[in-house]
Amino acid sequence: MFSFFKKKKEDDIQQTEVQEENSLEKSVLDDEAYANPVEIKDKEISLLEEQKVIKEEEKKGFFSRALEKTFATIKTVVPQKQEKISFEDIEELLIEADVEYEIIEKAMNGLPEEITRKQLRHRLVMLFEHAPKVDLSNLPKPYVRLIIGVNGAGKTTTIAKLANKSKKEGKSVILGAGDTFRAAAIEQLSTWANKLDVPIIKTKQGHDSSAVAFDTISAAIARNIDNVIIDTAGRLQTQTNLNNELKKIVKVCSKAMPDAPHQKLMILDGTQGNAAIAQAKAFHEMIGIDGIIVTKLDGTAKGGALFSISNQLELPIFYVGIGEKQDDLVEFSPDEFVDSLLDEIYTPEEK
Ligand SMILES: Nc1nc2c(ncn2[C@@H]2O[C@H](COP(=O)(O)OP(=O)(O)OP(=O)(O)O)[C@@H](O)[C@H]2O)c(=O)[nH]1
Repeated sequence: MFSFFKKKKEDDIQQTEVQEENSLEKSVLDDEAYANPVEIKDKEISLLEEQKVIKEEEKKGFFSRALEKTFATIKTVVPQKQEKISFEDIEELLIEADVEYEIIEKAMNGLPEEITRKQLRHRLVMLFEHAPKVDLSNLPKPYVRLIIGVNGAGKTTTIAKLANKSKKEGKSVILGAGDTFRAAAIEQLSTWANKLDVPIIKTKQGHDSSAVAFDTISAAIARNIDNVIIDTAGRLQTQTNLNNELKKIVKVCSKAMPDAPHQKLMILDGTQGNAAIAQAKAFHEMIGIDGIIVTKLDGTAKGGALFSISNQLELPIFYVGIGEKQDDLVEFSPDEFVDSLLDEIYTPEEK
């Protein structure tokens, strides 16, 4: 008897659930009669996916354009796209692209005589793996970047490109002309600031560069500015002077704002290939670098050096410079970089 009631109650509950489901279905159907939200949602998703694919293709296009010279060199080794490529050919083309031999050995250790795209892709992407991942969400305000590198590496141009990127993302930005060693460096950065219509803090040549850094951060805090980008000297009378100056700037930044500078970015001239690594190591030892931007990738056949740079320094490459204009800065992605390279030598089926 008791179990009968229990059964009846269960049946009732099931019945109610079915009714509720039906009414839910009905209300969805009713809504569809008006606007068909399911279809609209599907359309929105497919549009977003389409935009994502276009963006990825665009980026891949940028890499391909920037790496034209590197690819031309690679193609002298593998002129026809293939499904599998011999060990020797891969080794040779990586040498031609200026990948250091030690890195090539590391990447290719244990690979078979004939290598598929998938096998090589995995190994090449791995070369970037140990660079620490940087979380760019919830950035402090202002977000302070210190730009470091030798003269001529492309520091000033890259600062302008970063400022331009900030503006395009709707973020306010202020520049600090911290390379007070050379009058030309201050002038050049001011010219860019004018062109981009962004504020700049500067002083006279020979004045204290850490004071510029302090004033720039203080101005950003006072004006509620999102991003601070501070230039530094690439060369002083002696290496010791440079070392002391950079250390002082870092210390003074943290006095203006605790935890600043949030990023110490090393600018490396891509046309120098592997030679840039020694330079970066010297700066890394001085103040510790958080990431790298490789410039002038468009003008070099040494694009393969990106593998060695990231792997040897164990640092992430954030961006690459692919030209002299303010928009010629591309966010670096190991996957896209490796895919652009492999697209040149492998037939597409083997992805
Ligand atoms: N092709 C190409 N040229 C670049 C790129 N980045 C910078 N340059 C050029 O490289 C030269 C040096 O760049 P700067 O930005 O002046 O370099 P810097 O490190 O500030 O050097 P100094 O001004 O000497 O301190 C300039 O002629 C730039 O236009 C790039 O990504 N591609």
